[in-house]
Amino acid sequence: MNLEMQLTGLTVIGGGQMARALVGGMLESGCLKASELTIVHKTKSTGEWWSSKYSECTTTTDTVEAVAGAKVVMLAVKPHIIAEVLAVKNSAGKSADWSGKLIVSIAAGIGLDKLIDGVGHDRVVRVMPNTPSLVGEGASGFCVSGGVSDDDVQLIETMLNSVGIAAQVTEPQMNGVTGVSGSGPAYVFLIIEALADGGVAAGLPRATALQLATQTVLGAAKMVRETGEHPGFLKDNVCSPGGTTIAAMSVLEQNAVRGAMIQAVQASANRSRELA
Ligand SMILES: NC(=O)C1=CN([C@@H]2O[C@H](COP(=O)(O)OP(=O)(O)OC[C@H]3O[C@@H](n4cnc5c(N)ncnc54)[C@H](OP(=O)(O)O)[C@@H]3O)[C@@H](O)[C@H]2O)C=CC1
Ligand SMILES: O=C(O)[C@@H]1CCC=N1
Repeated sequence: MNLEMQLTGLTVIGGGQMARALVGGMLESGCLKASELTIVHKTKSTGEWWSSKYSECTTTTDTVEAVAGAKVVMLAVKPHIIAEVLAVKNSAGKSADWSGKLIVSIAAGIGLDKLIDGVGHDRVVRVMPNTPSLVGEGASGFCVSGGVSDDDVQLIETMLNSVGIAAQVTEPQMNGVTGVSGSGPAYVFLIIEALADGGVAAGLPRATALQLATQTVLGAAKMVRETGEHPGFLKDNVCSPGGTTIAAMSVLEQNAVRGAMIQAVQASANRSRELA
């Protein structure tokens, strides 16, 4: 990692699951040093989790001060908390000063317009990351508002590429990104769990079934990525005439697994629209 591309002065508001995956992955990749990171938490145990895992990071409950010291502020709270965070005041009644900061929100469904209203400027980016960022295999989409410079876009791409891949999209397309890759890891975890259950039903020990199921999903994904072949073509290669796989495919089609997946992506994208 080129140290010139290192991120300095990052404040993350919200230290939950997604922050742990995304920021944890950035720290692992070397894109961010823990000494450059401030985590704003609400609950004591969350602050303790960060300081015990990354001893050089700063943890605080003072959002106003943490924003003041930042170059980049990431909003990593639940969507319904965003308005409260943007309007935060400290005990002396002072509001957070968001001016001059690059604002990066990972909250599902919260539009650029709401973020711009809240921070009072348009140097604002929306990112939809996913939890495999923690292991360097994230897939993120992002969109930007008018005040975001080319350098800012480069910084965002450096951050996101350090934990996987990133695609710049239009704001309406963020709902589709949420449906496919933001929520997607949950669908795949469900498939791995179900594959393993099937293995147990067929008499395999649980640990063996889970190991085989996990490696099968990983291997199949890698084949699609590395061969560049259409997944339908790769599927056909597994299906021997009159064989075992085509018997299984018939059951999947009878149970409308393909349609269920399409509808699941649409449901997530629709929910993302609703959250706005
Ligand atoms: N989980 C996922 O796979 C993905 C999530 N997202 C988005 O990421 C965001 C966070 O989701 P996720 O990490 O799953 O949720 P979590 O509930 O795990 O984390 C949210 C965190 O927000 C913190 N928080 C709440 N209020 C405040 C406050 N006033 N100041 C500071 N921190 C506060 C909580 O802190 P504390 O623990 O200190 O109480 C909590 O840890 C959401 O907007 C979601 O849409 C996007 C893509 C994928
Ligand atoms: O379920 C959610 O709302 C968040 C956003 C995408 C993944 N998790």
